[in-house]
Amino acid sequence: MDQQGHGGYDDPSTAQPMRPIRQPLQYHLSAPPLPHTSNLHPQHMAQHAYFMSPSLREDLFRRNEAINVSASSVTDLGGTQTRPPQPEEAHVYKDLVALEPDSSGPLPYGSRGNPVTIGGVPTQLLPRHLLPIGANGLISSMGALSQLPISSSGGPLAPSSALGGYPTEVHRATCTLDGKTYVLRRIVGFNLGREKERALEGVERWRRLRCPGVVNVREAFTSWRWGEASIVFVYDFHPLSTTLFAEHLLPRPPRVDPRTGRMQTVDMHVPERKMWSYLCQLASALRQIHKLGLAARCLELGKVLLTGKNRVQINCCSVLDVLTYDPQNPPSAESMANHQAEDLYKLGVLLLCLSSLSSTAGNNIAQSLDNLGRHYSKELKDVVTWLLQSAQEVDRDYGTAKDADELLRLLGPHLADELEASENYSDLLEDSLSRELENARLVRLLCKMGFINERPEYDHDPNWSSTGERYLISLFRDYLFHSVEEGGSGKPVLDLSHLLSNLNRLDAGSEDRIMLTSRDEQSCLVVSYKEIKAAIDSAFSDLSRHG
Ligand SMILES: Nc1ncnc2c1ncn2[C@@H]1O[C@H](COP(=O)(O)OP(=O)(O)OP(=O)(O)O)[C@@H](O)[C@H]1O
Repeated sequence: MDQQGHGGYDDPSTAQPMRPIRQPLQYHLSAPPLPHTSNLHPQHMAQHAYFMSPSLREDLFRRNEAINVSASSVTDLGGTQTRPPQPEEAHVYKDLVALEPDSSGPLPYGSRGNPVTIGGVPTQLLPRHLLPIGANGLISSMGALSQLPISSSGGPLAPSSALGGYPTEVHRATCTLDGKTYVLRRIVGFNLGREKERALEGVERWRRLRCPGVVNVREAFTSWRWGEASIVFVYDFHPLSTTLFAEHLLPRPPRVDPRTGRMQTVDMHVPERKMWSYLCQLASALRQIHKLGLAARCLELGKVLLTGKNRVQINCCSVLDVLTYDPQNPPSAESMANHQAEDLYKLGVLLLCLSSLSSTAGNNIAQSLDNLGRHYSKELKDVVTWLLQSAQEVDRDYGTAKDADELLRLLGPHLADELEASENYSDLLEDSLSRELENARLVRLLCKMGFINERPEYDHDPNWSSTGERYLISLFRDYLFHSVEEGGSGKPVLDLSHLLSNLNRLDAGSEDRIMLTSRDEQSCLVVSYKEIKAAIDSAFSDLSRHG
């Protein structure tokens, strides 16, 4: 089997060819972790300077893998296939893969496309009562699970409170028009009807919103592909994302303390810095949404996605606008203002839920605020109180309006912290990107040399004979790849930094000179990188002319 696990085998009991079993990438092989920077051997130093950090590499690999993982791999990993067949395509989308857990089989995959993990433990290894089926809470027993209606993807249909109580299904799918991966959110059994078709115009307005704090809405369409009336909303797919609910409210199994070797419960407390960061990001997103005359309407822990390191985005925008559309009473400026005020209130409740690690914290505001005051600063408590107050109370207490602009003014210094953190992170990413940029250049150079060297048609070309002008290219190739240790041991030199620094000097056409020795050690040439570069360029352009 190859490294990516694309190999397959036959089951001896049935002699039936089995589907290839997909193995996770062996990240440690593709990106060996380097020693700590301060201990780096000079040879590793060059390596370190040319490649992005192993953790970032692994993160990006995993995300790509989550995009590419196929429906068959999902069932393979779970063991028995329990999901009823999905429609193969819907509208212009194909290869549908359910992103929600299956009620009866092992819970295979989350949106991450990898086995769902809670606190790093694959959900297959956790008791079922600890598994999420929705943002509203945990279903605590198999009995409760079996009472829920079953979706076409085989999972229980938990009505989503954030989406007006309508049951929804979430699928990952590939668009046949642009080949990109999207998320299809199907509102099960919802018949929009002809008289409400204008509701879909609202989705067009969301399409125009480009905001880093909102999961992009692509389109919405009605469909009978699932054998019943449905409406499907299409969003950008964020591989490896999870919801704030899953991240902070799902209990995590105890972990082994590496120092004592004892099992320890995991501290779920959300640090204050993180609370401010979420608050700043969501407040800026609301400001953008409200500026466009829209309202998020679904701001709950289960509908805020954590899409990257500390990066939050509001999910499921536009759904409620369509589902609650009333042709007799179309949305007005007044109804929108109410929804916008509600967004701010819901943001306050969301913070209360995070602070008390309970999805029902909004049921007893006074007690939850009290609790928040005990664990967080007065400043944070004041902002949350502001969010939970009515517009009249804010006017009375602060003499200001209660809207998203005013909220951003309140957040002032914390927005600056957020900006700083985001700039630091973007510097870090840019640095990693520039390292890999160098590598692309070196790969091109290696490809060029690969095209030139050892071509059979050059076998009798006098230019490549030991007296010819291109002979130095093959000597240089030997110098790069086939050097052996001095002293007659014959041990091959596998020094990546030797290769990288020589290729760089070659690419730059440096005047530095090196000595190239023939394999029989009977002749040697002292040449500059500039001369070798010129020889390679000329050989390559000769080759291109004949190509
Ligand atoms: N745009 C997206 N990109 C990637 N994953 C997504 C996206 N939208 C949803 N998901 C994932 O799909 C899964 C189900 O999403 P959903 O919004 O239904 O959450 P939920 O926890 O089931 O909430 P609820 O009970 O309110 O329906 C979650 O794991 C979520 O991370």
